[in-house]
Amino acid sequence: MATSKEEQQQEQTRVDAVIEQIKARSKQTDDLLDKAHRETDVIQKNYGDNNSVNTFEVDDRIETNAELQQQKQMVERAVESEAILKRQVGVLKDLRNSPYFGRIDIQDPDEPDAERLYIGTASFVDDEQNFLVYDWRAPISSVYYNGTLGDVNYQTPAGEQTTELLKKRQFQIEHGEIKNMFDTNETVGDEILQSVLGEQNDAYMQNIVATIQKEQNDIIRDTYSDLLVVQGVAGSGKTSAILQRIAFLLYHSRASLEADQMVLFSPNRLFSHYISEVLPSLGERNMRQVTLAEFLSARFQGLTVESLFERYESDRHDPQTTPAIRDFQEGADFMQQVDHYCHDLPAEDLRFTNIVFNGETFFSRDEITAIAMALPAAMQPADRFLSIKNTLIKRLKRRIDHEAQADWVNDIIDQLNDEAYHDLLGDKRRGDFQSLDDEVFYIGKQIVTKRLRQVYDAIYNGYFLDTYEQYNDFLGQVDRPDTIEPAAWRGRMRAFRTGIEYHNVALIDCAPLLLLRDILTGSGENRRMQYIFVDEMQDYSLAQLLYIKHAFPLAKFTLLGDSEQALFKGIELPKQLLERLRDAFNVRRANLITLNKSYRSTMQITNFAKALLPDGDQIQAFTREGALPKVMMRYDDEQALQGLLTEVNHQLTNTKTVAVLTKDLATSKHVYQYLKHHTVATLMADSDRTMPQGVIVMPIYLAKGLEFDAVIAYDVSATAYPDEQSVGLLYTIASRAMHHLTLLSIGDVSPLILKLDPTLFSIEHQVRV
Ligand SMILES: Nc1ncnc2c1ncn2[C@@H]1O[C@H](COP(=O)(O)OP(=O)(O)OP(=O)(O)O)[C@@H](O)[C@H]1O
Repeated sequence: MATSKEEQQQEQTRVDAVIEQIKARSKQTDDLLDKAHRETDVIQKNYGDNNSVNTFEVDDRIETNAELQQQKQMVERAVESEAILKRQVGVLKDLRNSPYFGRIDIQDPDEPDAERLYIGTASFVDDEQNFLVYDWRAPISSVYYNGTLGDVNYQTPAGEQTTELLKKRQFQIEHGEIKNMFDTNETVGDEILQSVLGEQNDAYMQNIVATIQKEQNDIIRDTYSDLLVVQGVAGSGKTSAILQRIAFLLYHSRASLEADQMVLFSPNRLFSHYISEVLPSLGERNMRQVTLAEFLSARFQGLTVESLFERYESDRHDPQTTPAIRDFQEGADFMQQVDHYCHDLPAEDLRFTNIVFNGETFFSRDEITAIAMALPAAMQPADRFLSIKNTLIKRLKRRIDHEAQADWVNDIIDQLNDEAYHDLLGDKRRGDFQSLDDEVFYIGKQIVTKRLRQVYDAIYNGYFLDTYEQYNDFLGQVDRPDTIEPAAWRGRMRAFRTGIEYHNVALIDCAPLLLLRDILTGSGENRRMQYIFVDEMQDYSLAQLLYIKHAFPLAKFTLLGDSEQALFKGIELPKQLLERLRDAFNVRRANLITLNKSYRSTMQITNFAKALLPDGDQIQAFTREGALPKVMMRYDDEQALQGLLTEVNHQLTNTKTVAVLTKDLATSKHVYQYLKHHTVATLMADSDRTMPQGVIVMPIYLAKGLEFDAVIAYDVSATAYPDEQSVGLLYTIASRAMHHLTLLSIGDVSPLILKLDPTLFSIEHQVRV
């Protein structure tokens, strides 16, 4: 509902007054920051000077160490306080531009007067401790997002509260001026949302704090569930909601939660960059981000891990596994079998390997097996492994003691100069020893220990267990479903072994192999992480999700995805998925939230995209008008490329970025080869972290989670998208477009488009001569 001029004037007067106070606070904070910066400089300089003191004299060195530790902590504290002030300066700068976006008038049951509260990206309290602006994450602010006028409830740390919501007002304030202002009964009225969405562009994702919708708010403020699953259609704000959720959780658990105790699994590196500004714009630090490929590679040092994209590309020409094998190996049962195998494995079946030093066996496999077999059979695998390690380290120490008196060691000691001798003494002083013999023995041990470091590391890192051999043994005895032919399984096992010989591991083996290694060696768990978020979860196998759960045993999980955008496998209903996950994750508090409204694209684009889906009816388009998607028909490759260039140039007159999306890398390369001779274009690669403006070409899997002003789908012919199998691909491409969508077909258009209601798109035919 529009508001009167007079009301607008009154609100503007308040905006001006608040901004004045913010400006005064900004000035004070700037001064504090300057001061803090000077202090950090001094401390850092001091630290630098001390750090380079001559540490030759042993006694000096010990003292210097303690002093340096203290100074290092001082530097860290100074840097941290400066960082906090810097963040405050940033927050105040944003508030100066737009101090708030909402107002609620509430009447508490036991208060005589109604209260008027303003809500913004951060709190602002005046010198008399009056809240001029409430943080959007404060308990009372949830009324703004959730409630319609009348009695409303909201959660506080002290329990549920009730109040009466009398008025809800939205503002769009820019550069201190109220641009728009509405009273509304809805969550956030369409007027403001339309204006925000119409202006969006694709360089960086924006925060949505001013226009969060009710269902999105449920995701953001859920502090109850151990497993929160969000099934949301393309463009429904899943990613936006996770980022807001992270900001909310950081606020909610400020005392016990740090940004680096949350990990977001993102679909690709471009995406990581694209969303990198959202949390800083809310005054928060970014969480950790990792792609699945990065996560797995870090755990398989020395092996090349197949990426999802590589598998997708190779599957198109030469599938490495049958669907039955894939279903089996990627499921929960397979992971459970790994678990049982590890827990039931008798010591004599552990696949140990010799620890070799200088080409000779230092500890033999038989010796290690004998150690394992002497342990109680009922021991947990991780305890058993630790015991073996400890025994080996004890034996290593004994050998060091023995070796310390060998002639070769004495020869080295005789030739040591003073400096080297002092270095070997380390923290000890000469007077610490009872006799010179003791001192020489000590030095000898130091020399041998250094020499045998490799052996120690091998024991410490558990290299004496050949986990690949062990996994191969597991594969050999696993209980397989009848759908898998014995010959196919033998082929699979052979492929695993050959891969390892060449230092490669297939994606399908990663999760079970890591689980096996972790259980048998008691490693791999990170108990510090409190929250894990997985975006585009439809691209993860259940086995992978279970491994992630195993790796972060104390974390709460938020999994977000869209089963319709499954590029790499079939579609599954959200309810079924939740049940499967709940069982597999073994959690009590699981929650499913479904988002059906799509905000990214114009109504015309969303209507086109949803019609591609067999069950797209549930998707609601947001009413933002634009042109109909255009299908361009061309009849040979050359004409198609020329048509593409014309369209690219046409789109560039409207927008800054045009994305040419293809189904695979080969087509992207082909298109790029042509375009680069006629315009400035960039071919995006898996390793890219940033995206230039202009024309960008990429296969759809690299565009996951991203959005573009204009999208041109290159070659939507019947050859490229022949049947229902390709629906996910085509839908994902179409739903990347915010404002303009063009689909170019070489020859007959895909039956998936042909069957659509012709009013959903326009058609441009090539004139045939
Ligand atoms: N409440 C909102 N207010 C303003 N903009 C919104 C809102 N919700 C979503 N959007 C916008 O809609 C677009 C799509 O959001 P987002 O990328 O979070 O969706 P998604 O569900 O993760 O999409 P996909 O699955 O297709 O990758 C973004 O531009 C986002 O800023």
